[in-house]
Amino acid sequence: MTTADAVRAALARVQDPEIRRPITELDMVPEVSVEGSTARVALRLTIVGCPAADRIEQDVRQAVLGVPGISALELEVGVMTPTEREALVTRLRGVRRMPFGPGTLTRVIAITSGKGGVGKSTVTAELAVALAARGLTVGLVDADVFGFSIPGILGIGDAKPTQVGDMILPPVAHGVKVISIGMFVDDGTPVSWRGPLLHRTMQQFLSDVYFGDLDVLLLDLPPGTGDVAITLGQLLPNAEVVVVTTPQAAAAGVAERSGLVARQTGQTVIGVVENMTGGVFGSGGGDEVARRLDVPVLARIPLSAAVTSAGDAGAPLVLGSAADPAAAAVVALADTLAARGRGLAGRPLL
Ligand SMILES: Nc1ncnc2c1ncn2[C@@H]1O[C@H](COP(=O)(O)OP(=O)(O)OP(=O)(O)O)[C@@H](O)[C@H]1O
Repeated sequence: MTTADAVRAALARVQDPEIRRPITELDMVPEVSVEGSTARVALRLTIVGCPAADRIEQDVRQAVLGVPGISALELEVGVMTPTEREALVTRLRGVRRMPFGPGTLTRVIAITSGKGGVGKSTVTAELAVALAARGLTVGLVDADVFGFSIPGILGIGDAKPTQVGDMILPPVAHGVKVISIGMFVDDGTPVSWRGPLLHRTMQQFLSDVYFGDLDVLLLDLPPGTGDVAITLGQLLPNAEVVVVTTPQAAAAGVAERSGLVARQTGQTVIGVVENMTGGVFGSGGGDEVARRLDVPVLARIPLSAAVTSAGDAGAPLVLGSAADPAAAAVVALADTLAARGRGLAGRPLL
């Protein structure tokens, strides 16, 4: 390693105290050279009158003069051009911390199903409202890009998010902060986006939408094991996953697969919800999926005409008709999930 390399390595240990990243990664050090025992370093501060300037300068001096063979430092301090600053901001935005990724204090629960029409979105929306009614701060991401039905079920079908700068403020329905692709398409037609666009959209939903501090973030995934499930698996390996299925045994195989995909990404499948229990089309589906995934059945939500009318009216059943057996089952599910507490993610369940 040359002495100049050693100086660069020393500078890489100096952090910008505000941005909290090494100054070398922030393009703040455009030039380093060594002549004899004198180091020459150019330092570009992000803004004129940078409040951290003195501190950075001091840290740079200490780091450089600590390099063996260096006894003097010629430091040229300047300020980034607007173009350089813009490039830096863009780059920082790209690496902005995912607030709901590993290490988050928010419980992230993804709701998935093997196939469409099992009532996954309805269960997710009702569950979100039930959790909020318990006093929890709840966010809901409608990631079901092909059938974004959450806004309708929650009665905010026409709501549009407010944009402040590059921050998106989610509409609130019945105490739940909601964001949905449906809020970004005009004609309501199903979205036929492919992988990369979906990936970016999901990333944006999780980083640019300002949810604030949440106790629980629910995600309504599209049915099956497609791009969105895989993307969210990568972005949120810490998520817990609940698989919704109907009582029909025939649905068990596909429901199991969506649970297995989640597990492959490191997510923890915490249980199964059997929806539309008590109908004429069979029984045992929930138990079968739970057995295959080796997780408990967390709830059985009965088939109830009131569920459909509540969804159609945009008025959650758990608020309007709490005595309805389906509403009671959702409230019990909220209790069960809340009682499990945080910190199950990553831990194998017995
Ligand atoms: N427990 C229930 N009893 C009666 N009807 C129900 C029940 N759960 C859901 N439904 C109804 O079933 C239909 C499908 O529900 P929903 O849209 O939630 O399904 P989904 O699994 O999210 O479908 P997709 O993933 O295709 O959007 C809706 O009309 C909904 O009102």
